[in-house]
Amino acid sequence: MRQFAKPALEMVDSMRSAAAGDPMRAIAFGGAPGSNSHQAAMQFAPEALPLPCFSFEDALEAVDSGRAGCAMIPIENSQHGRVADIHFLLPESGLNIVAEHFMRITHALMALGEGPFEAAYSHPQALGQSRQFLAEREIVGLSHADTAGAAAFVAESGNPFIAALAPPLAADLYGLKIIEDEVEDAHDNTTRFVVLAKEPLDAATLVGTSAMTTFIFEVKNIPAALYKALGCFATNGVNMTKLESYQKGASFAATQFFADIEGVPGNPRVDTALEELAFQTNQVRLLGSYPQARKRG
Ligand SMILES: O=C(O)C(=O)Cc1ccccc1
Repeated sequence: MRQFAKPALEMVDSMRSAAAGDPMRAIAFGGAPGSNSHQAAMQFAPEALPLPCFSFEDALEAVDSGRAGCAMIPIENSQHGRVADIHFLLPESGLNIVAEHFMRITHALMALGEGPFEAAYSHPQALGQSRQFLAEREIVGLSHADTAGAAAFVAESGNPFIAALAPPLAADLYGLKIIEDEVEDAHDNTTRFVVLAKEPLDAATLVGTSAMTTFIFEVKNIPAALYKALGCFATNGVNMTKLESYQKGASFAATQFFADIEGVPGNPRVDTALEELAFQTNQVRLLGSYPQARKRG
């Protein structure tokens, strides 16, 4: 099994055994203690029991298998865009989005030595969000499963010439020195997370409130397929706040889209738009309706 570096293991084990004692109170996240997802989970649900998992996939599996009541998963970043693979993992998990959470993200360069450093380890999102910083210092970015796990790995290595990019808290947790703080390239760097659970929220309870619905759809392989799909929302006055495309399989002809709209089923305009979308596309699948954590537009 993929495992965290030794300096993280004691904390991971004690969090895992606390979560095992009350799984429905547990919130799973991908990363070692101190990772951004851990901090987002604690901001969102301060009373919950954090359950560290090696990857996002493992965190989703923890919910599916009943080891956690929900999972906190990063989905997109203001600067670096989509979080890799999440848009496949979410639909495949069969879980439902029940909340969203926005968190300002800051990265620190941390190490055992003082530098210069030949490489910095981190999650690809953190490396992408600090691209200019690394380039200016000629530090090679090397990808790791998560930010805090990278800090634990650097601590375990004993190598003073490598560093990690991780939340400042990770330096305390794993005994590293902060070499430089706030190294992200944009100082409004923000990540949107979603919370996933086995049971969906009842959309009817969200009608008339500021709420979002997330869904995927697959367009027909015909001219103007996307135009017609989007027309369903345009003609019904439904605001789409996100749209991303994905290829499904190797034919490069079956395109899937991942979308967010303002509004929920039960709202007549949303119902009509989704009915029309089902007619215009090969497949529509709702991933959840949930309260809006931040006003759009
Ligand atoms: O590795 C982490 O800390 C994560 O939680 C993933 C991540 C990385 C960078 C920004 C937001 C989330």
